[in-house]
This record gives sequence, structure tokens and C-alpha cells, in this order.
Amino acid sequence: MIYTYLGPAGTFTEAALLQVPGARDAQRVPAANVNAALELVRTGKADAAMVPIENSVEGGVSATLDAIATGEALQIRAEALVSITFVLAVRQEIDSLEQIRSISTHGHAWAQCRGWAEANIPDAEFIPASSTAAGALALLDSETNHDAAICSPLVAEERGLKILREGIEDHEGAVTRFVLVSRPGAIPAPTGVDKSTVILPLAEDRPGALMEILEQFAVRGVNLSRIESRPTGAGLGKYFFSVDVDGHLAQERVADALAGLHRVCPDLRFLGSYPAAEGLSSSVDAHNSDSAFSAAHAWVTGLKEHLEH
Ligand SMILES: O=C(O)C(=O)Cc1ccccc1
Repeated sequence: MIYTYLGPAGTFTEAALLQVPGARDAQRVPAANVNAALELVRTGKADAAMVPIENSVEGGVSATLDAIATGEALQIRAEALVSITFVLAVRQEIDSLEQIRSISTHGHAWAQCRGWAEANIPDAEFIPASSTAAGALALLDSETNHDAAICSPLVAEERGLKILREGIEDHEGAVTRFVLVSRPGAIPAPTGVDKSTVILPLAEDRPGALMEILEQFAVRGVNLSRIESRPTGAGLGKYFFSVDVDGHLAQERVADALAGLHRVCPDLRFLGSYPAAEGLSSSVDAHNSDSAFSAAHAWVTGLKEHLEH
């Protein structure tokens, strides 16, 4: 198995990948960005890619949401959660916040530390990096001219970087969610605590179109844990929805909701069912249980036996 991930080594994405059983001893290929990682999978150079998809402070990771919603089909096989805390790493010669003129990190890390930066280094210029680890490792390079980087405590420690401040995130307890993506293949069997992801392009721009989608879930008691609208790129007002539902394709209420969605949104894309990283509320009303769906289907089939031919 060859894994790829948003690199270089030391990113939060690598920490997520290391949670996958067997990944620690497998070949791990760092990619420069999310698209590059997914391209390695699409072209068969890697079997699976770990990429960030959502965080509890900033919301969806647009680059990932868009890249898996379009182009050659991909499948989500697993998810992983990583608790995020940030440190401020600096060049050796920097001893105080006042000396920092420029600071580099990944856009999502910057968004999660913006309040701290505005209060403590208001005049420092932000230089976007392809990942937190890339911004941090550049501090070791004499050609680089930023003074500081925001990164994980782990990469700073492992690479012997000078740490000026710890815990500089604006929201304590932030969590980022990552997904492991492969080429389409077998769908992991249900574990009892699963999620499914589906991409829903709105077929037409008309009143009630979103309601029609949502009611497919609501009437079958299927809970949504994330819903995001993203522009298709085809013009203002053209959107698709990226949705995570609690449940697995193998559950009747989820399969039935997907069938309903296919009628109102024929171009939908099913991105997979996979084990949830942490427990979901599993209470399901009796009328939405698998047995209620089976009994209902059996009843209609029985009625149809009396149809005149
Ligand atoms: O840059 C990284 O280390 C990443 O893995 C992306 C990221 C950045 C900020 C918060 C969570 C994930």
C-alpha cells in the first residue's frame, strides 16, 4: 500500500495518516498540495491520499471539497480527527515578538491564530505556505526571508526549531477532520457507527430545490453532520452541495434517501460510506429502522401481486 498526504513530513495531515492502521510501516509519499495528492491517487501512483476536509473553526477545506467533488471519481474510505494546537517557531536570531516582520503558515492555521497575531504581532506580514510544516521548515533555509512560522509542536520539536510561544490558537480544543481517499472500489462494511458523503449538484435553479434535497433525508430520519455549498465555477448562483450523513449505504433509510435524491438530483455523486471516527448518536425512530423499511417494501410488493396484467 502506498499512501500520499499533504506534506512535507510533520503536517497535521501526516498525523492523521499515522492513525490509519498499517500506515506507519507503509510507504508514505508527501505531496505539495491537496490536488497533487489526489492526482497521485487518480493516476495510480498512490493507493490512497489523506487530505484535510473540515475543521471546527474554519469550516470546510474548499480545495479538498472541490477536488473530490469534480474530476475523475474518487471514494472516501475512512476519516480521522486530529486535535490542533499551534506554536510560534522563529529563526534562531529572533528573541522577541517585536522582531517579527513576516510570518508564514498554511491558510487554515493562519485563520485559527489570526486573533492572536492581530493582538501580538499586528505589523507582521503573512506569507502563505503550502502547509504548516513547509512554512516551518523554511525557517531552516538561509534563502527564506520570513522570521516566524505557525506549526505543530511536534514538527518544531523534531526539527529543532526555536519556539517563542505555545498554544497561540484563538479557540482551544479545535479539531480538524481528514479523509482517506482512494480510487473507487469496495465499500467498507458497516460498523454500526458510519458516515456517508454525497455531492449534490442542483439540477435547476428554482424555488424549493434545496428543500427537495433536504426532505429526502428528513422524512427518513437521516441526520446530516455537515452540509456545505460550493460554487461549481460555471457562473454566479451555480452551486453544488457537499453533504455528510450519519449512516451507511447498507442501512435501508440511507439507501432509500439516496434513491430519492437520485430522482431529484440525477447527477449526484456518492463518495462512499466509511466508519465514523467517533461515536454518533445512534438512536433511530422505529419507523425509520431497517425492519420498518423491509416490512413496508414487502407490503407494497404483496399489494402488487394483485395487479391485473
Ligand atoms: O498544514 C498542515 O499541517 C496541514 O495538515 C493542513 C492543516 C492546516 C491547519 C490546520 C489543520 C490542517
